[in-house]
Amino acid sequence: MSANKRIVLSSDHSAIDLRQAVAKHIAAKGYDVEDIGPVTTESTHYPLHGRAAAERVASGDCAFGIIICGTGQGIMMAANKVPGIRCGVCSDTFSARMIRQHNNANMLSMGARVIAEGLALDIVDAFLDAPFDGGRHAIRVDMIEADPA
Ligand SMILES: O=C(CO)[C@H](O)[C@H](O)COP(=O)(O)O
Repeated sequence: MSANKRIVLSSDHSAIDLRQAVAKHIAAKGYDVEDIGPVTTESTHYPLHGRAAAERVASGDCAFGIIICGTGQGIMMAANKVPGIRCGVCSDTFSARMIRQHNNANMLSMGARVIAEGLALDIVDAFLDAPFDGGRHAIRVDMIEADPA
């Protein structure tokens, strides 16, 4: 974990409860939580929330971002449009660990309509606790970052 322990959270309307559970969980682990909402279950548009969180990470103000929509897919797609963001959707702890160790992911996406809260919190732990392995993986991550598309 870097010295920056600030983590941005966002979601769409489908994931308010899970996002709040994640906020409580990571605050208890000692992270500085920046929860940028939304706060109500009124229908909203996940691209707005994925981009907003991604911009907080891309700016360097937040070390990591955790974003949640119904499937985790749409909000992940929106986040990955922001240069410098590497976000993966995870529904298992192995993948959550590997997107840190091999892909140096700086954002985690989850689906509130896909996984239950207990698993989601384990996935968050796996993501936040795993360091980037570097080495051959750094070459590949650099290739992703060098690709202008
Ligand atoms: O999973 C999502 C995007 O990938 C959204 O949460 C989902 O599409 C929202 O659907 P609805 O407006 O029917 O609640």
